[in-house]
Amino acid sequence: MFELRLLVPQDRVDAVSDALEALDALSVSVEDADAQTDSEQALFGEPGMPPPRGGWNRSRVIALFPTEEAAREAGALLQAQDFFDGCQVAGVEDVPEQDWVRLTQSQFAPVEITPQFWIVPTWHQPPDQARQVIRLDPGLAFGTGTHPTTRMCLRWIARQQLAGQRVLDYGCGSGILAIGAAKFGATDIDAVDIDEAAVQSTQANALANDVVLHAGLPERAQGKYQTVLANILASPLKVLAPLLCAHVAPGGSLVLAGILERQTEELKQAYAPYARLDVADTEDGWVLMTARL
Ligand SMILES: C[S@@+](CC[C@H](N)C(=O)[O-])C[C@H]1O[C@@H](n2cnc3c(N)ncnc32)[C@H](O)[C@@H]1O
Repeated sequence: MFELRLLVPQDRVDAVSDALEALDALSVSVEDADAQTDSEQALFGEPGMPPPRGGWNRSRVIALFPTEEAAREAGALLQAQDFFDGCQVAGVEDVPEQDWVRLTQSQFAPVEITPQFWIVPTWHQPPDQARQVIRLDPGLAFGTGTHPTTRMCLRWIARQQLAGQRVLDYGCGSGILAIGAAKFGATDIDAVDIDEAAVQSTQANALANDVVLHAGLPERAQGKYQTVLANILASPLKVLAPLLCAHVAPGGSLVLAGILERQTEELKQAYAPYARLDVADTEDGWVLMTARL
């Protein structure tokens, strides 16, 4: 396989991608050409605010072709088109043959949350000491158990008595926290996300784990819950403060993650009108903050 790599300004990405597909590219992918540099710009805004940008300033468009000749020919044909003005062919590269399935699988080993509680991909056997297991394969939605924010939430869940509780997982991603809550006894669980792919992923993962929960878009969250979990990021968590706190039943718990250590004070202040947040756990520069309402 050979990759044709192009640099394309924002307003040409659709035209160039369509042309590559018409030229029989096996796949076309688009990345931020300025990622990890000072010019990187966010595409998504805060909830309720307009998005800051419709696309990246410069995209790296990568098209896969079965032969080097086909990749070079596609590059030459594109350069002759009017819409290619301002675009650039960055090169053609050989893509070595790989067993992608095996490679991906080798990167995801079982993750220990506590000595008895593990996240285990379906291609692994659970370790002997595991008493609670979430079976989860990496997919489109965030939450495989490898990120410190997810792990801290799961460790918190493993320390609770959730039997019979109504639980809300706000920003559910793969559904890993909602499934964890079910494994530790919660019986009425809503898992919501703004991303439809996350909702679908949560439903599929719940089924695979034999867990009953209700997944949906954020409007599905209704009423009060004994436990509200939200592993998002500091900025959306600040905007969501009144909404999340309003969902916590009197005496219930609010559990927030996605917060860097240096953001602890600003989160405390944002939640001060509704709840008193404390740091309950830390890992790799991230903190878990909890409050009892
Ligand atoms: C860091 S992931 C967490 C996934 C999972 N709960 C975990 O702990 O691993 C954050 C998730 O929150 C979702 N999200 C971001 N902003 C949101 C909002 N305002 N309302 C609901 N979900 C949101 C994202 O789509 C993403 O799936």
